[in-house]
Amino acid sequence: MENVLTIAGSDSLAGGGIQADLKTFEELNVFGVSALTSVASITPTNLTLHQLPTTVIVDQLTSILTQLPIHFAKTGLLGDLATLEAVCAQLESTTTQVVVDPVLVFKEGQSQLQATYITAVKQRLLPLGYVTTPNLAEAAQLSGMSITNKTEMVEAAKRIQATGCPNVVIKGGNRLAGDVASDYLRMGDVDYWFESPKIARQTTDGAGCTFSAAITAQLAKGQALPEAVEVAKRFVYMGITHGVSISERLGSVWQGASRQWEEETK
Ligand SMILES: Nc1ncnc2c1ncn2[C@@H]1O[C@H](COP(=O)(O)OP(=O)(O)O)[C@@H](O)[C@H]1O
Ligand SMILES: Cc1ncc(COP(=O)(O)O)c(N)n1
Repeated sequence: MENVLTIAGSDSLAGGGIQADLKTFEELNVFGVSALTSVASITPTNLTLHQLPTTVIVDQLTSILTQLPIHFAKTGLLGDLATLEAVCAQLESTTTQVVVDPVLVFKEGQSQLQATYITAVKQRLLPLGYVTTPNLAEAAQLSGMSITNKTEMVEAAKRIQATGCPNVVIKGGNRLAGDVASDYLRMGDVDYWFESPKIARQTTDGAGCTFSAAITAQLAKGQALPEAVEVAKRFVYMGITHGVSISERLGSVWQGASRQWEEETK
């Protein structure tokens, strides 16, 4: 079985973050290991981040990278510039293929990431990525343009590729207007679109984390990127459809939904 690493934060409500990643890895039959960067507490009005000291993050990465073969990793919430730089320094000394989920814009609340952090994502983290998976708002920040339609998604992906990450998936998700949740993969200079109906549920905490974790798991098992994105899209669709409601506004993706559905339809 492949070992797959997630470098991410903890989500107290467990829809997203390291919890989403590890649950997704388990469901998709890879062995998940983790380096925790920060602890996020989500309330109806706020999102608070408690950052772990950089030394603690580096210790976890050293423990993992010196003892296990890690061919694929994903990065999620890194939380601050010092963490981003320390994580990049560790990854730069490996041949690990990295799925970069930039985690700049949360639907769960505001984070306080500074412009210097976004610059570092572009200059240091994205060049290490095999693929990056920004949501629409993150893609706008990384490309420096507003994105309101599919033509702009294509242009933004090209600009993000120019940072050095060869493959880009922009998640239109709920943010792109219309009835369809459209995600766009630009792989080299080839375009792929992945579409599903929009689900009218609030159970989307963790949708992005789950999506990128599923891509990572599928890549680790040897699947090509377009097929991995297709599997991830289906996996997250089931997870939102059967997600766990918390309040009128908030709810978590349930990563066990695909398994349950497959068992029921056997
Ligand atoms: N309401 C929805 N209906 C169907 N799919 C959705 C919905 N919201 C998000 N998705 C899908 O979930 C995945 C994560 O997208 P998104 O929620 O935009 O990311 P993030 O969590 O990073 O903001 C994408 O595949 C997107 O299309
Ligand atoms: C620790 C942490 N990291 C990231 C997210 C974003 O989740 P998503 O964008 O998938 O809803 C989250 N809710 N918690």
